[in-house]
Amino acid sequence: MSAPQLVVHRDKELMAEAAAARLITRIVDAQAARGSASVVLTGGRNGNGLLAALRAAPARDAIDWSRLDLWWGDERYLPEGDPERNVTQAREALLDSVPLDPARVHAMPASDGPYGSDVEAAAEAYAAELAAAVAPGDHGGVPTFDVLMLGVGPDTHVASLFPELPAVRETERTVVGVHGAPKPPPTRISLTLPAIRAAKEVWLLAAGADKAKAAAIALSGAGEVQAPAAGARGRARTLWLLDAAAAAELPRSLYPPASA
Ligand SMILES: O=C1O[C@H](COP(=O)(O)O)[C@@H](O)[C@H](O)[C@H]1O
Repeated sequence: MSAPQLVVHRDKELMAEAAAARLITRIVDAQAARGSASVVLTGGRNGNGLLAALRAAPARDAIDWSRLDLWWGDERYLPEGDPERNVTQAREALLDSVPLDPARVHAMPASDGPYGSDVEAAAEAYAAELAAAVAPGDHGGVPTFDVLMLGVGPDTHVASLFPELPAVRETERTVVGVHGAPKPPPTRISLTLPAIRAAKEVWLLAAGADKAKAAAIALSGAGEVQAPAAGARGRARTLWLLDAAAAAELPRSLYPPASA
């Protein structure tokens, strides 16, 4: 697993634009090397900000959208089309504006789908969909994700792995149902830390003053059960993309503020 690297941008708009440019490059490079690319999307303000910036970037046309697999790190277990679902927000921010292959858009199940209120069955189904995409050389029961993005919550949660809840302790399964999440809605589906750690690159997005404590805690040696963001690492790269407000409480050894 790779050690975290930090990139701090002036503000959240610039962070979203720079991250979108970085993502375009990663996708184009992967498509040139292997013919396709695989990206895991995150929900939340920073993830959606990145997708909106990608939609506005003229260089988005460098991506062959038909050869891109999209997966999700987590989903709020709500009916299809609910405005709070991560996939609904992603469609609005970007996905409805680009020529994706619908068969390669791997949304997590909805609560009005075939699994009804059985979120465990829904999580198992998503794990099976991931397993079916595994190719020789992939790791841990999931396909090789070129980039897996995670918004960092103010409480250090990533995906729907919240501090101290059972999902963050999972060591075997790649996808789990989450019950009793402290952030609504309480019922969710999430990739687990082992699935996250199978990605080549893990990018943690943190912009805004409300993320400053979370970033400082996760980057100061906290344990992953208490601070799930601390456990999110990529095999080749772990990249924290922050704005100055989210970086404001980092230890000076990691990021000395300009005024210090
Ligand atoms: O509920 C969720 O929250 C996190 C963080 O969201 P933010 O708005 O505080 O940036 C997000 O990463 C996750 O995907 C989502 O389901």
